[in-house]
Amino acid sequence: MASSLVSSPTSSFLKKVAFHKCKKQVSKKIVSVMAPQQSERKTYTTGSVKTGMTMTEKILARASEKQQLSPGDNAWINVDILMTHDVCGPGSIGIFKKEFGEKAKVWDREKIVIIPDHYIFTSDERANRNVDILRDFCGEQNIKYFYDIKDLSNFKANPDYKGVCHVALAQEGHCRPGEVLLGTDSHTCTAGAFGQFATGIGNTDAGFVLGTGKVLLKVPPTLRFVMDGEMPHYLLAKDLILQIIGEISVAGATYKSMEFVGTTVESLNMEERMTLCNMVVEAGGKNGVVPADSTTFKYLEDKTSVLYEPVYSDAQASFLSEYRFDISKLEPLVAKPHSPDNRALARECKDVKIDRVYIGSCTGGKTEDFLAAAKVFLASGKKVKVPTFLVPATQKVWMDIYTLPVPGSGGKTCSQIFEEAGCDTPASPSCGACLGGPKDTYARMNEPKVCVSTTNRNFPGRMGHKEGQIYLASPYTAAASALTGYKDKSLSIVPSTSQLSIYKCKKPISNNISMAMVTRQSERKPATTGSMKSPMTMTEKILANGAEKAEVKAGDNVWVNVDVFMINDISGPGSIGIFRKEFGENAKVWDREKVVVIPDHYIFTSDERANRNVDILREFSLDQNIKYFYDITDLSNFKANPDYKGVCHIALAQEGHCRPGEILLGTDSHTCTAGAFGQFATGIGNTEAGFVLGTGALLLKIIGEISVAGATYKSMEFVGTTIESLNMEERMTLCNMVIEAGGKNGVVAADSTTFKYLEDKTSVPYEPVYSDALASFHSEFRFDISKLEPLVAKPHSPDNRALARECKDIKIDRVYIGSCTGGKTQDFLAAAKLFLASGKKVKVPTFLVPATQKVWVDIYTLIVPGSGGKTCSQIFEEAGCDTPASPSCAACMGGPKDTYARMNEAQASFCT
Ligand SMILES: CC(C)[C@H](C(=O)O)[C@@H](O)C(=O)O
Repeated sequence: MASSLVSSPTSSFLKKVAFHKCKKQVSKKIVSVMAPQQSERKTYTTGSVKTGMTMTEKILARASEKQQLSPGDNAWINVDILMTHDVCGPGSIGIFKKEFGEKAKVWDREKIVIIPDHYIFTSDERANRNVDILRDFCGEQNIKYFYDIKDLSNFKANPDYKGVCHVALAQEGHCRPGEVLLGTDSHTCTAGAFGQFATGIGNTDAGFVLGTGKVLLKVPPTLRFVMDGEMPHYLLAKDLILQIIGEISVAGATYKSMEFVGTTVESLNMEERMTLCNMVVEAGGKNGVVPADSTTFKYLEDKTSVLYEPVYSDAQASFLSEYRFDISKLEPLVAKPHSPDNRALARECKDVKIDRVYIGSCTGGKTEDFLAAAKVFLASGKKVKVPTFLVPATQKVWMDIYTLPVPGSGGKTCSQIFEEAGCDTPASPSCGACLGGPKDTYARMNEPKVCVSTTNRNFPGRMGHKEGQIYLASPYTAAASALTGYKDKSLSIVPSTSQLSIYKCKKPISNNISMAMVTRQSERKPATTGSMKSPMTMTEKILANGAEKAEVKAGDNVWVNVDVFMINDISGPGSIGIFRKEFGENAKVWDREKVVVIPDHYIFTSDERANRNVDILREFSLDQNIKYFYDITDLSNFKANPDYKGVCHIALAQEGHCRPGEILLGTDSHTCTAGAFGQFATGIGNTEAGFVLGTGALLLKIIGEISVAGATYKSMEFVGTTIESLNMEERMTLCNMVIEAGGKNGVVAADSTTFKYLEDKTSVPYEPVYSDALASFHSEFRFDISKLEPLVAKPHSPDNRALARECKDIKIDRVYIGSCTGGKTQDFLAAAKLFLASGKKVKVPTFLVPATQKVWVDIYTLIVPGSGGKTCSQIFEEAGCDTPASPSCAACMGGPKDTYARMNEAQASFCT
């Protein structure tokens, strides 16, 4: 029977069932421009075929003379180009001399590029001295590419001088597809625009590279950003990267490669691709990369005679995550003070009073950036209302500003248009005030001003004054901001959009960047330690207590004492086997009162191996005199088994084994469910389980930043008024699925709801712990739940999120309500309320599998509120659902062939 659950039935289902109706008008999309994140791709199977690799993996494999490299591998990489500048060059040279000797020669004088660019047009003696050190070194080493500056009073008198290193590297042909380019600057990632591996390194590494041409690198996993759709004429690459950073946060890509693909990316010119890659470091990215194509080859034509060989990601390459964007829906963005991920729509900032505009830097001081700004000024015909500083990145950009005619201007150059608009005269090319610089740096923010800037960072003090406020924006937005009319002496960042045709949005656009995700806070800095004990998160505190230590910090490995240890029929026999092998056939478990044995997975089946597993648990529990063994002996009638519970995670809670502040481990990944009680709860493997059975202790790495998928090896702490309003079972649902994001554990602070739930369930004294106010969190995500709509995760991944109503055309064959996630009493009450409100019959087989005996009993006895005394079971019967089954994990994970409600045919099912 194939019917469409969410189609016409469901639209009407949403309309007619008042109970389920969304109160407010909500945005049409989950994320207006972010298409659903694709599921993590599974690693391509190795075998006789070579494993698929991403571009980054391939470039590094080739540079390390290896056939194959995977994320996490460490490899010695042969470097094609090493770049250094006036800020880090002297330090790197110092290390090179110290390690290789005063007279040592660099590994290859033609592969080192030295570019003074940061603190150039200043009378600061130490800054000038740095350039002298570079000069001495280049002379001594006969470095082929040294872009020197001698006469600081007139940059034009220095034919060798270029300006901002990242732009100069490209213009001088040092960026080539497939190569490895390293630089002592975090924005070295810019060169990824050329389809190469480019990243910033520290002075110590650079000193080593100077001597050897090699570096030891860990291969990063790759995040893939697919950007499709025609780019609206008011957008620039800066908006794309601000969107991405806003979405994934400043830590979102830590030690990851960011690969940019899609039709939008293909349509970008080289400078725009450079903008995209330039800011990957602002998301923590190791490198950014755009596949080389005809645009790349054309750009390179007159720039290099070095042969290069582009590489591309294999079709079977494994990406950590894939993000898809429909760029046609994007609006101009800014990053508000004081973090590059503090994303907002430009027009949301219309009441921000600004004092100045800055167009420059490796991010926004390229020829295309000035052309973009000039187009806005030209279209407006007006004058800027605030000082507008223009700092070309390089001499070439400066020259372009003075010579290239701006399209549609009747032959005017940028410089003419800027003059007519009342901007400051373009300054000498350098990094300028992007990073503050010495006091006399042109356009440095020496007072606390508010600046709209095309640069890359907006941390406090970045452009000079620590109270300055920097709004990062595209050259369009920056120029438009400069023109915006004063209103009560205030200046809005974005002009009334009708003012500038270039800036006008063609289509109606959604109001929100993200519907439910209102902001994503920047990574919090670790609180300073001192004589004080370090502030800790809940998880850290629980583990510190468990390890009998005053404090622990992320990354520490500590032995923790386990409070409760749970095994079930799937992994219990394996764990028992290991325990016996390691501790001896006659060994006793460390504490018979702390081990909880719960058969729950494959119970109501005639499968012999499944039944045998339960027998093993029974023999073991008897032999060890395990206090909490929830046995099932009569498989034909679960009610005849008073000890039997059902799904372990729910049983653990119902039987009072979940207690605030404790450490609960289990041989099941959903053991994290118990985090709902404000405890540390996580799943472990059989080997560790065997060890825990024998010792009650486990070596754990304190949750820290270990990269990989969304929350891999991270603790997920849930707080906020919405969470406080949830009952215990709902909190359990929340914690239950942290493992689906790769989380190590989930945790909800214990409160009166927790204590009340526990009242009649345990007499064990427990001591809740809470995160310190100053605890350091890896990231903080904020949600306005009032804006959320019902969601589903479509096949075949729990992160394949969609609005339920977006699936209205999906034909479904069945519905399944059950499991440790959605088979609790509250889950059945919720379903019953819906059936009750509708009064209709189900259109597809609807299977109900209570998690435990207690849930089963609740279904048959608890009165559904507002039903005039009906139980869930009555309502389910009236709605035509299947009779509630025996409690167990059942078909949640398939199970033996005869498992109730197992999907034995290819069907589409909605499951809880
Ligand atoms: C000076 C240099 C080390 C620094 C960097 O690496 O990023 C600078 O270029 C910056 O933009 O902050």
